[in-house]
Amino acid sequence: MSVAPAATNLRLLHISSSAVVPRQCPAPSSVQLVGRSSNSRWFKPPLRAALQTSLVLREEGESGGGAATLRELCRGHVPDHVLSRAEGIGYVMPTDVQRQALPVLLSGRDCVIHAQTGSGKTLAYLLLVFSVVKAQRSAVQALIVVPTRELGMQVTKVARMLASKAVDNDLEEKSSCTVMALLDGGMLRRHKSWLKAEPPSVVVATIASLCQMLDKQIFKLDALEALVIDEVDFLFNSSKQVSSLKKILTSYSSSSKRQTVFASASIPQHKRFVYDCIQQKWTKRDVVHVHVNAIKPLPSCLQHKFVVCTKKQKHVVLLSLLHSDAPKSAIVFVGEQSEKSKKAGNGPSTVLLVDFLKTSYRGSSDVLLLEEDMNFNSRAASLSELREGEGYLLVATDIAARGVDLPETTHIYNFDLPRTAVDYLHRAGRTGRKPFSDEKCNVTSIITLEERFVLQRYENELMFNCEEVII
Ligand SMILES: Nc1ncnc2c1ncn2[C@@H]1O[C@H](COP(=O)(O)OP(=O)(O)OP(=O)(O)O)[C@@H](O)[C@H]1O
Repeated sequence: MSVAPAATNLRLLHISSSAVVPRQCPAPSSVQLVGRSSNSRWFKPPLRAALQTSLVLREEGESGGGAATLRELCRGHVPDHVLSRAEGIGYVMPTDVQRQALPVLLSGRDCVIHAQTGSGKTLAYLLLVFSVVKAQRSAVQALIVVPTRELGMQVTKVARMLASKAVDNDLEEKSSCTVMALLDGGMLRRHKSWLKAEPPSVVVATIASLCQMLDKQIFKLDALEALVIDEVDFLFNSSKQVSSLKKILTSYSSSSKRQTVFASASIPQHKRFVYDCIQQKWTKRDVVHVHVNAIKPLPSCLQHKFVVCTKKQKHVVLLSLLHSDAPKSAIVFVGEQSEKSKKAGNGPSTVLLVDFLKTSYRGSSDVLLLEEDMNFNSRAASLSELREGEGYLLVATDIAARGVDLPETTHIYNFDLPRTAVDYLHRAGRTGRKPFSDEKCNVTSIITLEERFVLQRYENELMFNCEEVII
């Protein structure tokens, strides 16, 4: 099957035994069939067989970009009022991942959406969700699973914005989809009565709260049309959540009766992951792995720097960087407090750093804190202050590193180096979140001499270069 020459350098690396590109949807304008993957010989027969039933759509290099608008991509699938709401928010042209993933998603295929941070994966799967749910059906038809309450609140807000209808009569009001946030720390009692009385069309949930409801059969997933697992690698990596996640994928609902979508900016050993999806029946056999910018896991607008100093000098070095950069909005990531420091009776390093900045930092931004140890209301208050305020200086642990969307953030500071390259990718990805902007954004790590080789390892793994800053 040959298709238009690639406007994008998109290469189809594995061909499915059933069809090269989902029949029900026009091939993405830039799909270029290159035949069976040359690297399938790397895999032992069972893995090779499994992979050959899946599709990998991969965009290598800058895309020429099709001219189709989001409305044109979604026509006939997504309700008109949802597309009008999206255009009203400013979502007119699709980002690369939306241009590549939507034809696959809207064809009904299971999909692994693998694309850079800040590239618009959320809108891609929400448009799929609104293409399958029917407001008139009184049942949960779409479930979006997220790792944190903060990300859940953010996804719910966008979903409700897209779902809301311009009400010109009562009938209209009743027919718009309802979206429920079932998140850790929420009032589950209130949710129970809501779920029983009039089940919402869409549920956005964290795993613990969701399983609490499913175990008690407060609601079921029999009518599920779409299951989305956002930040999928994080959830599979979490020892506390992975068994519940697998129950959701295989016992509370079946991949044969629903469309399954996984999304993340990082899917380590993604070929192995797709193989496991098929073998474990988390998805159907013809799952499509949409991998955008496979060669550049980090957004190209990011500029990476580092400063070498001793641990004792870190606070002063950060202050000096803040005064010289004068960031409008910045996030300072701090590592978790060590057990040794806790045993020594020291206060949390986050709180100590906030106190230091409040007394020493001369910038205009408020200094705010976001970390796991805070109660949910304080965490929500911090986030809403961030979104309303002019500029901000947020001190946070890695709870703010996954999915949280603060597009005005221009500077990221690693006060403590992240533990893994994946953590580096997600922390850095809290900036550079304006898909069509060329604005350069900064990621600066404050490291000791002994940590230089660790940062070098991250540079090699994520293919970026870090420039030393001499203070
Ligand atoms: N088509 C679009 N046009 C303009 N802006 C968009 C479009 N799609 C998404 N955005 C904006 O891009 C930003 C990033 O989107 P989103 O949070 O979905 O990224 P993501 O890929 O999920 O990132 P992460 O991997 O960090 O979760 C958001 O501020 C969103 O409003």
